[in-house]
Amino acid sequence: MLTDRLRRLNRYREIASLFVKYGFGYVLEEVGLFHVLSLKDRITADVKSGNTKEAGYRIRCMLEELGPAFIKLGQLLSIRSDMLPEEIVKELELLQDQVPPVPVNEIKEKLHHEFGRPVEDVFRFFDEDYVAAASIGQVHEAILSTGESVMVKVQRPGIKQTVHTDLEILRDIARLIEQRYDWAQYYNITDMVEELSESIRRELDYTEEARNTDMVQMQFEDCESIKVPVVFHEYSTPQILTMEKVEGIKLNELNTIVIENEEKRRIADLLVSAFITQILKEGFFHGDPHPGNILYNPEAQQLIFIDFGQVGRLSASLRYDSASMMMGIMQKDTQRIVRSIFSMANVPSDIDEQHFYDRVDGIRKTVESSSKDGLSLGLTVKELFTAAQEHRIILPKEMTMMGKALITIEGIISGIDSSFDMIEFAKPYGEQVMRERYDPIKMGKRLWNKAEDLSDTFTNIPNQVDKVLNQASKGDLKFEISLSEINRILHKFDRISNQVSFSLTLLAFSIVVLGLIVGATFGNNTILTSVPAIEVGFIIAFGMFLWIIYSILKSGRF
Ligand SMILES: Nc1ncnc2c1ncn2[C@@H]1O[C@H](COP(=O)(O)OP(=O)(O)OP(=O)(O)O)[C@@H](O)[C@H]1O
Repeated sequence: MLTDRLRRLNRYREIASLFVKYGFGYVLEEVGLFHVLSLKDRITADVKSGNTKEAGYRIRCMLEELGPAFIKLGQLLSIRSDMLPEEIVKELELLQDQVPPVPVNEIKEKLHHEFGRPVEDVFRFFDEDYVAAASIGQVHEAILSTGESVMVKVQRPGIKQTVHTDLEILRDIARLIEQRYDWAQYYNITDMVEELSESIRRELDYTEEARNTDMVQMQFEDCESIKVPVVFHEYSTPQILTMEKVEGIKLNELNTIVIENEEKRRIADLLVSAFITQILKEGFFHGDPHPGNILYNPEAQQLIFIDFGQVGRLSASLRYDSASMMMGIMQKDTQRIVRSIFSMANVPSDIDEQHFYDRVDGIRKTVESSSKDGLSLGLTVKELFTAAQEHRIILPKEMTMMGKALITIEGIISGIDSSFDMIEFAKPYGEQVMRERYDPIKMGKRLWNKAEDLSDTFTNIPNQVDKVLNQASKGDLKFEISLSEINRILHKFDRISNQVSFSLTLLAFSIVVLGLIVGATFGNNTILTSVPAIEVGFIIAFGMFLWIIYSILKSGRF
């Protein structure tokens, strides 16, 4: 316990001094963490810099030096171009996770510990030279006793503990920042850190990566042109991942060999169809499709995907919304694009819908007129998500991951075959998802599920109302509404009173009151059993009626 606290305190100091070293000392000062610094660090503490490019560079250096948890955090944040300035995103994309290798004897010890027997007993051959040394794992080549060539990814010793401690500290810092800054509260950065921590924790569990690899393998089991390495589960643990060794040239090294144009087109074709299938058909896609994670085997004419540490999952409705948004872009239908964004995201109640529509329309037209060699789907999606962010629309992280994956794939394609038209290629897939949505059997299923949800909600209403009234009768009823929430509610009322007539508002209130009465009657409520329910309801409704009249007169809107 004590060692845990000390470890945390030390790590706090290290993190604080790196904040200062890279010019972010003022953040520590503002959140009240300045006291953990030494006097020297305090004096060297920098002031705010208005230069985002330079700040981006400093952030990158700082994250690299802070270690794996922070590097992963930066890499995950690099897909949030909807939230962060472009210059900072560009720097985060450059984050290197090439760290010094772990000595082979430590790797062997780890394998011994995980398998419960020496490496020599597990593998016929284990190459002491590493293939890759990344922030979380180190990859070595090996041969199984059964003769298969494999790649063994071994987690760095102690990495789990380090990342765990760092994530705890990150959570504390996020909480402090949220207490201090309104914007941080608004964007709910503690939740954001929580979400990112969850992704990092998942990457630390190789069982999850093994499962993801299996899933994608199943997606393409009938497709000979696409390959995903087989996982050897009996040689894998949560910290060791043993996979079939695949042979091929990484797509970022494709220019080192001579290939015909026809073959290039085939690669582009395969890559786009694999991705569009994953996103729109399966709703399960490679979350980090950079060209180092995709290989091409010219002999087998196969495209190979590796590294499924990060994957994106789209629910059926998100798949539909994505397809609808893409179709909106392709068919120049602004209304459709706006509708699909509203459907997939969390939209603030006080949004200026017309302003957002105009912004989307502007993006659509600008992208269209500037793209002589064909529209860029990924860039348009990115611009749209940035506009959404400007309007405080919160998108699910899967959507931003999808946007980033599209841009990466388009980037790779333009390097292989610049004449390839991704939009034309994607169209039939989008149309298919849209058609499926209106398939009578699927619609019936969705309606049935909705009806089940509704019936649950209705049967729960009397109990819930009973509970609330019981609490009210005991004086235990508490309302917790934050200031920003009150503002939002007031905005919403404002919008409603602008849009619907006074009588409709009154009707809405009456329905609520009626709901209370019905709930109280069904639930044998303790307060209302002694008083005729209808009379209580009437008194409440009359009180509300007077209040509404008073408010409207006061606002001068009559
Ligand atoms: N199945 C495989 N066959 C051939 N080479 C592989 C295979 N798996 C990994 N490699 C090699 O190892 C490198 C690193 O593997 P991978 O991308 O899975 O690790 P990483 O995700 O970068 O590590 P970390 O999880 O620490 O970020 C790859 O770029 C590739 O060169």
